[in-house]
Amino acid sequence: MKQLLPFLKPYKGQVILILIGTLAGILLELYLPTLMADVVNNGIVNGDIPYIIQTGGWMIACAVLAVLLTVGVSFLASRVSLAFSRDVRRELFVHVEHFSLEEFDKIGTSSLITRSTNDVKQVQDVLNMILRMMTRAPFMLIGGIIFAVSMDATLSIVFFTALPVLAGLIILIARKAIPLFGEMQKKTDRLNLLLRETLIGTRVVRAFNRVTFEKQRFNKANEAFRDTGIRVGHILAYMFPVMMLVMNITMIALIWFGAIRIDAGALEVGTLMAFMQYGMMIMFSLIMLSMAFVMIPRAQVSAKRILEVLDMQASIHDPANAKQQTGNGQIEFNHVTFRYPGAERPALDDVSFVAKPGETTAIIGSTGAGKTSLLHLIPRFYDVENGQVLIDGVDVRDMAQKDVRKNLGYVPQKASLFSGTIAENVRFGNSDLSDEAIMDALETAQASDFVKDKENGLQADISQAGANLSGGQKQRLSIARALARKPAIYLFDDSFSALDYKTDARLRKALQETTVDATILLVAQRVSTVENADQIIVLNEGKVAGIGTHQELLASNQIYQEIVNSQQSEGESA
Ligand SMILES: Nc1ncnc2c1ncn2[C@@H]1O[C@H](COP(=O)(O)OP(=O)(O)OP(=O)(O)O)[C@@H](O)[C@H]1O
Repeated sequence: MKQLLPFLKPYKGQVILILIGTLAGILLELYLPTLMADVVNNGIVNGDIPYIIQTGGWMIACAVLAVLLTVGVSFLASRVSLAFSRDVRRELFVHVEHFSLEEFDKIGTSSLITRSTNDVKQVQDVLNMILRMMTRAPFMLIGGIIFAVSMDATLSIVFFTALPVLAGLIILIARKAIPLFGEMQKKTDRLNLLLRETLIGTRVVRAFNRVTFEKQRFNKANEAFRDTGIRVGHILAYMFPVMMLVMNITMIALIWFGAIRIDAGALEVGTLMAFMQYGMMIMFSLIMLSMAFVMIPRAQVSAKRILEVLDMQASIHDPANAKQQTGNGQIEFNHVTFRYPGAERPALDDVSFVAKPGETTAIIGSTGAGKTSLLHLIPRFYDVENGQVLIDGVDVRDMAQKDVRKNLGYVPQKASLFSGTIAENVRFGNSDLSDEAIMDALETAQASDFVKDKENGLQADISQAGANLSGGQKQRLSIARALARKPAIYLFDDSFSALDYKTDARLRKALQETTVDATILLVAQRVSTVENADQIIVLNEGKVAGIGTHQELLASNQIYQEIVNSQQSEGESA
């Protein structure tokens, strides 16, 4: 947790105020039993009413001030802990935004969500508790001991006997509970993962009648979470009564030995009453500290998970002296080999080709051939293992990622839309883009008709992830978003797969007319989508199996022939 302390730096002033407020409040609280002893010993015993009223008045004033200070401290503590958690969440978000896909793969999206929400909340709660209560406990413990010992050193032996017993209990409980906290957070991750998968895939789950199966899978994870929660709860449930037992036994011992000392004339009644109050304070401060022993390790588990993310350095960096690309967007793969972390076989093996501006380069191959992986190397979602990816002769690793990406119009395999209006989705942060430019892009993407049909046209709402659109509509909006940027390079990752043949053909024709000078890289499964490309790259198990035009490959490339034949027979049988 210590490493998260820099996040408290902006609130140093408020933390100091909290400490001062706590200390002042504790001093007032510690003074109360002494005043009470005076009221009993000097006022009640002597029947001195004015003394009782005067000292009682002081007691009321001290108590009111102590309450006001406690309220102020609680208010400030909540403010500081909420501001702290907001800052940590913001830092996590910004940090994760710089991750390459490799880091996303490593931690997992669900775990990243849990870490940014649930884990941050755990740390926030403990910080709030530390600021409100834990700062009180040491002051109260030390102050209580000083006041008690100064009142009656002999009777204080009772506390010092109880302290090791309490300390032993705290250590025992902490040792049992701490391992369970890590388990709880892992199980929260699992719950989030299942929820996410099932909710996103709800249509598939229903269509395959997997509702019962998914229910059972979720119940299992839910119950595992509950069981660990109950185990933690059991341990904590024992803690408080056991502590209270030790505390009450100590109180009985105090009354017992105190009475003996009063009988012997060594102690006054008021002093014993005050002593017992100090005893309560000492015990309560120990209980508070024991809660810290339990809560802090729990937050430590969460802090560790947060720091794991914050300490994880993105494997892809901008170079110190970034170069600028100056040409028209020619892409060259020069003996590129790429492997996913931990994979035995490279996803791309010695791939070389040149994609020229003004030309369409299509990539075709069976599933898993490496087509998407190839496209992902251009925006530097991943970096090559060997070889080079060059844009206008400049290695993408020598350019700032922002500069590489500003030249690209990327359309992913699975259209990714955001909640907002159609215009916002096409504009996507580019506020200079006029409505006319958006309509032009939609026109080329063959999306203008369905947008015009919408009641609010460009201002029609898109629900989360585009749930209120068809697959083809989502794809076309995703294409329009790329077109609206008017980039030098287009990367289409199987982006026409959800379109019918007619729309696919119309779209490619419109693209040809509007993207005349651009470099187009187009991944596709359908031969009809690629056959008019200037060059077609046939990928097979990560290797280039052939490059040429449709006619050339048809004449000489066996794998291409097989793909064409398989699609023809599919067409015939359909
Ligand atoms: N994030 C990843 N981590 C590890 N391996 C991956 C990852 N993504 C893809 N792969 C593997 O890399 C290989 C190439 O995958 P890729 O997605 O590039 O194929 P593809 O040709 O685009 O397939 P498809 O046509 O089905 O989309 C496959 O063997 C796949 O299992």
